[in-house]
Amino acid sequence: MTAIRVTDLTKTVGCVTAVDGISFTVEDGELFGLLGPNGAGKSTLINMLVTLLRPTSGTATVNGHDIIEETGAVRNSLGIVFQEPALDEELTGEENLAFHSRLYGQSKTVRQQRIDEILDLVGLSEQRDDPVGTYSGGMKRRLEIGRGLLHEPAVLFLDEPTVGLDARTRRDTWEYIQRMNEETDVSVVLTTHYIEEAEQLCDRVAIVDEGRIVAIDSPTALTASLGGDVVAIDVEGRVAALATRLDACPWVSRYTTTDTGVRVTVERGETRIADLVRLADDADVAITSVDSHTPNLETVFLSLTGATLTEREADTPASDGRRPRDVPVDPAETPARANTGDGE
Ligand SMILES: Nc1ncnc2c1ncn2[C@@H]1O[C@H](COP(=O)(O)OP(=O)(O)OP(=O)(O)O)[C@@H](O)[C@H]1O
Repeated sequence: MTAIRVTDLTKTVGCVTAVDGISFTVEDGELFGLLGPNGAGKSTLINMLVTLLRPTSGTATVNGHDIIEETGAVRNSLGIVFQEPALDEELTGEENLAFHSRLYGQSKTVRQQRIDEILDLVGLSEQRDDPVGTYSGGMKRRLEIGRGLLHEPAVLFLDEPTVGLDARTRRDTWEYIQRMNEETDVSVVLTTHYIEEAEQLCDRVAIVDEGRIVAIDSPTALTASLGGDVVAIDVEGRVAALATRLDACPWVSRYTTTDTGVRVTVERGETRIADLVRLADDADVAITSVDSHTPNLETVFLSLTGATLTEREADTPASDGRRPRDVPVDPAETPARANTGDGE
């Protein structure tokens, strides 16, 4: 079954089109990623899917329920972990979960059983009686992810699940997310601006830029679509002379010129370096450096948008100049958060 179906969803805020006619589906049990720079529209999209924001136009269903007509059923079908932590630091891990369980009206027996299962799943059984204030950043994130699963939702939304965590804790958290996805069959939709997170975790990735999906596929298929490795060659002037030679090469998938040289896409780049050096020699062009690398999702993003994720983040302030996270959402459009899994 299809866990999420999004059709032409659009959200305009003032004169900014934060989400611009987005369509995609997420299948049951899939780990689906929305990858894009800050300000791409990922949070706005998720906020519409969890019924916190009303779309300007378009439709979507979560677990078969319409996000506009059946908000209650949608909220009961999902769990959500927001970017900003929302745990009570004075309560213990178990008490935080128990509080959330009561919000969902779970019976005492179910509550105890689910809390035990969840603490085991996120590796916090031994720390269940410790105040959350004593937990590390990674433990808090895991507890939040567990809390989002407490009521056994069909879909779990994770908005930038590892932002603010150090590299090692980030990797640990990926393992827990993967394990949780495998062991519970829950469909997961996560937003991220970390390339490696999308590559390591997601079955499929939608690359989002300026409110639109520019590509959608498995990480492997997305990188394969570029047609091979990228060999970057810097030269002393005469870039055009080298480009002329590349034009005549049947084994070059494509190339682009830069101020200092060329970026050549070829299959199995390492094996073609000698050929490329020979080509430059023949054209009497002096090489200053050669670098071959296998493309990743950053390369895909670059080839689709003409900028890296980091460059995009540097030039996407809010309409009034503030970063997206600082922009308050109109409270009139923000219904109560009960039953969305954000708990307290
Ligand atoms: N309430 C609002 N008022 C004005 N502009 C908004 C509002 N909400 C979102 N935007 C704009 O819509 C665009 C998308 O923002 P959004 O927060 O969805 O991006 P994002 O990809 O989730 O980034 P982040 O991870 O930083 O939240 C941004 O350019 C932002 O300026």
